[in-house]
Amino acid sequence: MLKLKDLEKIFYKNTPNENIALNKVNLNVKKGDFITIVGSNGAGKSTLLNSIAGVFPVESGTIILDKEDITGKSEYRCAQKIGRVFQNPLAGTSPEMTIEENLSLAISKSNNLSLKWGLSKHKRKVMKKHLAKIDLGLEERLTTKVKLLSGGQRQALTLLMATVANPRLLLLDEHTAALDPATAIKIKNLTAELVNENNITTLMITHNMEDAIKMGNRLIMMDAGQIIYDIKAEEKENLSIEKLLKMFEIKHGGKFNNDRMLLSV
Ligand SMILES: Nc1ncnc2c1ncn2[C@@H]1O[C@H](COP(=O)(O)OP(=O)(O)OP(=O)(O)O)[C@@H](O)[C@H]1O
Repeated sequence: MLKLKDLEKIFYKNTPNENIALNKVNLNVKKGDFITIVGSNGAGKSTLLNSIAGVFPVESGTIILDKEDITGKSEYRCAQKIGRVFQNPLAGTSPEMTIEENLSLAISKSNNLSLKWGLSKHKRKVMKKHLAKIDLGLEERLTTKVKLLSGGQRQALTLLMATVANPRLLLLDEHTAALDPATAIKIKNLTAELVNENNITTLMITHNMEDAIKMGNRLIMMDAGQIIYDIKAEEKENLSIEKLLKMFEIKHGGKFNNDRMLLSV
């Protein structure tokens, strides 16, 4: 359902600071795949997700989503098909808008409806049902401004907004990294629930090796702008952090250099 062919992203091209962030990346993602992405610092993980989401144009290669060539499409156009959650809990919601306005916007985005739809009685009921799923009592606070929520509550709402829109693809970029440990666990569980329930094809960058192994059905490891391992199903189930680090050393010829990942082991 998602096909990346020879994807290349170069920052500062033709300057002394030229930096090949994606070096002819190829990836075939099947519908319903939940892929965790790990890699050393500067390996190109965020660049990969940003390229797919249309944040910036790529130098060459193609991005096909559900048979549609989305290479070079704007971030705005891509956002109609792709849900995203970032590390910063403040990034995915509008602080001055209420919970119901934020959620309503997300739902209308997927259905091409106007914002008004969300304000009818029936629609409020639908939104309450969605909010009840995240189990934070937000269904009773529909008219609360989002800026009054905690980081964890906001991230849960962002995740719900990204999945309720029925995206063809969900991109998660270290979306629990800025939360306290207990809240991070809640959001991870919620992620697994929402993704499984809706069978959403998902790419998730994480700095937590244990999560990368436990979550999803496939794991890719990146290094120097390339995918150096693509580990599926059974092989993934038998992985350990030690094994994964060893595998990295074999391909890379040196120790894994992602401090945050190693600290969170
Ligand atoms: N917007 C940008 N402008 C210029 N250079 C960039 C930009 N985004 C990323 N880079 C560079 O591209 C390379 C890959 O960065 P990227 O953020 O994709 O790595 P990453 O694997 O996500 O790393 P980390 O785990 O440290 O977040 C790095 O050398 C980075 O400095």
